[in-house]
Parts: sequence; structure tokens; C-alpha cells
Amino acid sequence: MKIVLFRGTNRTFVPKINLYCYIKIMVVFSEDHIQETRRRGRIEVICGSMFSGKTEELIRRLKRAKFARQRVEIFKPAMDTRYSEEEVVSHDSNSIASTPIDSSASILLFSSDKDVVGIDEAQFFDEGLVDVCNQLADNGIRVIVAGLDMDFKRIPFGPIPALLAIADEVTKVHAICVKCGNLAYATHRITKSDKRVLLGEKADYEPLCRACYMESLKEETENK
Ligand SMILES: Nc1ncnc2c1ncn2[C@@H]1O[C@H](COP(=O)(O)OP(=O)(O)O)[C@@H](O)[C@H]1O
Ligand SMILES: Cc1cn([C@H]2C[C@H](O)[C@@H](COP(=O)(O)O)O2)c(=O)[nH]c1=O
Ligand SMILES: [Zn+2]
Repeated sequence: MKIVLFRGTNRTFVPKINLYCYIKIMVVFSEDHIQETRRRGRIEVICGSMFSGKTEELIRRLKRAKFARQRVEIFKPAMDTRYSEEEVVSHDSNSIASTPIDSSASILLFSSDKDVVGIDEAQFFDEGLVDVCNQLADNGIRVIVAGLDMDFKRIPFGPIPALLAIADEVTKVHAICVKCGNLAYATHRITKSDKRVLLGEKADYEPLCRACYMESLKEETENK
């Protein structure tokens, strides 16, 4: 619960400094508990650049669902073996058990008796993921998807743009630009490769704001 104070209609007298303050207390519910526990189908998408906290936010929501005794299943693409074959792991080493799969169709096979389904690195899945998520949500399952909104060229990545369109709720998270400290919005590839899919970490990628991203592209062109 967050309490916000601002000018409003209720007048409160503060005697010592002989000042009238106009205080209105508004209660803001930053967590909607009913949404978290009631079994109701919906699609939530968490997107952003690399290092923006997508996996952390996904893990946070899934762990809370487990605390609420919801039946939870988490999927990730089998090809993403960076930190672990079986777990979803964040850059800060938070982790949760997961089921690695090769195709989005497998999600339906494992999800019939679940309340909540989490999907990490969704940009690597096939376009069928969009229909799969809709089917799950239509059947009363809460679906939470995390993935890169753009590749290193800033082109919308895999099924993510379509998922953003059909989502009930979209959360865009931001890393910190490693060059200037502003909010980052894109992922710059450091390693020289033009392949769209290149698994990697800090040695290969850095989150940048728009100005620093443009500056990096300019430098790369000049150094060619
Ligand atoms: N430049 C950065 N900005 C923000 N967080 C960073 C940065 N570099 C490393 N991190 C770490 O990355 C964590 C987020 O990791 P993670 O949830 O796996 O991100 P994502 O899934 O979006 O790549 C942060 O909590 C922080 O510890
Ligand atoms: C931008 C970009 C990233 N990748 C890869 C690099 C990482 O292995 C994942 C993203 O992981 P994160 O959890 O979001 O940090 O995707 C890629 O293959 N191609 C790209 O353009
Ligand atoms: Zn910057």
C-alpha cells in the first residue's frame, strides 16, 4: 500500500508554523491481489532490452503465484543453455525450475492442469506461440511471457510484437545505459556478427539509451 500526499480538499492545521496544508490521502493499490490469485485467463507480457529485469520480474510473479498455491509451470527454449539447461536464471542469479522445450506446441501438452504458465526468452519461440498463449488464456490460465522486444538491430523480435498486440497487460522494463546512466531502450551488440540469434552476455551485448546507441552505430560505421 502506498500513501500519496498532495493538495486536495481536506484542510489540516499545522499549529507551530501556522500553516494550512491541503492534504488528501489517496490509497494506491500497487498490487492487485484478486488478479494474482483468482483463476482467470489473461496474457501478461514483460518486455525490454537485455539486462532490463525481464527475467527477474517473471520469476517474482511466478514465485508469488506459487506462494498463493497456484499450480505453476515455466517454459524456456531448449536452445537457451546460457546459465542452466533446466532453470530460468536471471543475470543476478535469481532462478526458478523450468521445462526446456523446442516448440511452442509443447506448452499445451504440459499446461492443461495449471493455473499459471510462465514463458521466458519468448523471442526465440516460433510464431505459433501467439495462438498457444491465446488458447491458454481463453481456457482460464494466467500466462506471463518475458522476452526481448527488439533484436540488436532494433527490429521487433520473433513473436513478441504480436504478443504485445494481444496481451491484456504489457510491462516494459528498462536497463541502465552503460555509457551515460540514462534509461536504456535497446541492446547493442559488441561482438562482430550479423546473425540474428547469438546467445550471449555482457561480453557480447550492452544496454544503451537511444543517443548512445546511435553514437555507437556511428562509430562502428566510421571504423569500418
Ligand atoms: N546496465 C544494467 N542495467 C540494469 N541492470 C543490470 C545492468 N547490468 C547488469 N544488470 C543486472 O541485471 C539484472 C537483471 O537481470 P535479468 O532479469 O536477467 O534481465 P533481463 O532478463 O531483462 O536480461 C539486474 O538486477 C542487475 O543486477
Ligand atoms: C539483442 C539480441 C540478443 N540475443 C540473445 C542474447 C541472450 O542470449 C538473449 C537475451 O537474453 P536476456 O535474458 O534478455 O538478457 O538473446 C540474440 O540472440 N540476438 C539479439 O539480437
Ligand atoms: Zn546513454
